[in-house]
Amino acid sequence: MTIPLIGISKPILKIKELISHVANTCLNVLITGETGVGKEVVAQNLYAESTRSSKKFVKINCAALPETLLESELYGFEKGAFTGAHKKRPGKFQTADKGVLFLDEIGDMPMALQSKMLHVLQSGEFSPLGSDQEFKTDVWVIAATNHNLEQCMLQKTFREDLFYRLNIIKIDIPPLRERKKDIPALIEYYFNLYKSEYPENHGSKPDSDTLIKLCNYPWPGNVRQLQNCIKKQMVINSWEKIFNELPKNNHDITPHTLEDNKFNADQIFENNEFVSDQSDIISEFVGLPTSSDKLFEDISLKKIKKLASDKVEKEVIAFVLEKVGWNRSRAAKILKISYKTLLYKMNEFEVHPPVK
Ligand SMILES: Nc1ncnc2c1ncn2[C@@H]1O[C@H](COP(=O)(O)OP(=O)(O)OP(=O)(O)O)[C@@H](O)[C@H]1O
Repeated sequence: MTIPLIGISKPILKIKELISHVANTCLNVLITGETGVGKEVVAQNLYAESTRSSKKFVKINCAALPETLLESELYGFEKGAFTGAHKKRPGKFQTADKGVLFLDEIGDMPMALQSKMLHVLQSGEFSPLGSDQEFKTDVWVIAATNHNLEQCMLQKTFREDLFYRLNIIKIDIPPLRERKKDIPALIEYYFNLYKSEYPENHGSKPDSDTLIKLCNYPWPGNVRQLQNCIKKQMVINSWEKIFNELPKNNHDITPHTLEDNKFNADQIFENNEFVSDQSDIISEFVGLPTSSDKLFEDISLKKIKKLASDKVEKEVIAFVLEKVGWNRSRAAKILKISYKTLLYKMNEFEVHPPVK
């Protein structure tokens, strides 16, 4: 089953659009992004939308196998090609014929295999190990990596010619912390998915405060990490525990990146849909409910007027008091209220002079 590409952030919407344009061209695609961002999901979606979807999607992880094994997996081998080759076996290029070959972790492919790969991509021909025969193959190659291949080329660990062959269409998936808008949608999707898969588990969805916390967490393991948290929540049903157990120090995340993307409760998460562009005022005074029923329960104009005017009063009183060196009589005069009222309000709003 192909997992749909969940998300409503601009980068994900752009990627969805790109998928629909590229799917039937079968131009080589290079998908980049940190681990767990969804590179394989994008590859699967490209395949599912293409005319090749009735053929095979064959995946090979170029980082997981030693060089000789990777070579035999890719191209296959003849009987007796090496010790232990008791009978011939087709390789991934043959199995994926007319379909898709997904080369995961291409940045980890050994140099010696990169030249052979380039030859196959240019000619569409390959020979299994131990064979003189050339086979023709017609595969759509989609490659993925979490390495910076430009950097690898400078360090001479990745061939430039192969890079340009693979990088005809480039899809870069930003880390989850740079597209926080996708987090509530992903939570909703995986929550429903796991609920139908494990009906005996009863974890609850995050409330508004937890949702904001989850949105502001940097997710170094990206969607995979978020997904694991949701699975765990389905079993232990304690967002607090889950949140406390999340690793808090991630050296890759600069304060700058976090600040730029801080989720300030400006989206309402509801049945996998958002009402976005909500102002900070609404977020502050109405809150971030998890369902539309709750939203309407919580709105009382009278209550909101009181909350808003209290907030403004508190700020103005504190500002004036600070300006007059906490001289209450002067502040009361400036604010045109009695001394007694000022004391009452200072007490109510907990406005106190700084402790010396
Ligand atoms: N946009 C998305 N919508 C739905 N599921 C997603 C999305 N992105 C990632 N996932 C899920 O997160 C998990 C990790 O995704 P995937 O394996 O595609 O990441 P990756 O970038 O290929 O990771 P790696 O580099 O470690 O191989 C998968 O279970 C996948 O289903």
